[in-house]
Amino acid sequence: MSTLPLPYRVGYGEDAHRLAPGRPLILGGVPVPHAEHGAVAHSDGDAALHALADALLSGLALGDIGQYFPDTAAEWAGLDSRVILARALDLVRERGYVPLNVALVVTLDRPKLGPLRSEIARTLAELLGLAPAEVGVSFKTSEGLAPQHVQTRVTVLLGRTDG
Ligand SMILES: Nc1ccn([C@@H]2O[C@H](COP(=O)(O)O)[C@@H](O)[C@H]2O)c(=O)n1
Ligand SMILES: C[C@@]1(CO)OP(=O)(O)OP(=O)(O)OC[C@H]1O
Repeated sequence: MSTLPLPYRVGYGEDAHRLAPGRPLILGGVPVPHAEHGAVAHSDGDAALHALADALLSGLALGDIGQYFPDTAAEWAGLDSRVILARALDLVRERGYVPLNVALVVTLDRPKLGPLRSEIARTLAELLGLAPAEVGVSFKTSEGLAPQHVQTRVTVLLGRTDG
């Protein structure tokens, strides 16, 4: 078994939230306008940022966001999920890695997110220090199987900064 650090590491994360009326719907740091429902969550419920932060952590076997931001802690109620992503990114950078590219899939029946694709990719790229071309953003419906549900799945490739 090699003792050298791997030049590349793959991370994967996913997150799901129930949707209910009267809640904001925020995905990838972008508020979705005119959504008739939003995420029920302890934080702001951004399933895209939660999955992305978990993907970063998993690539280096650093656990998951619930360990750093327990949903039982009153201090994290209503938390802006960009804070969660920034913490995960710091932990990855401290270990000598940076994200190189990201692929993200949001499953949501309504509303249509296509018009927000560029804004979400641009926002995620900014938060990660990447070019928008390194951030793939896909949308899927559940074909009516989970209309009150938002789910995001993310893969990330990490590379060593000294590699
Ligand atoms: N909330 C969503 C979900 C899907 N889209 C786009 O619709 C197309 C078809 O999706 P299927 O799940 O039926 O394959 C696809 O091009 C998605 O990008 C969307 O914009 N918003
Ligand atoms: C973000 C945290 C903490 O506020 O809570 P939620 O917003 O409920 O989100 P979830 O993706 O279920 O898990 C991580 C939690 O620890």
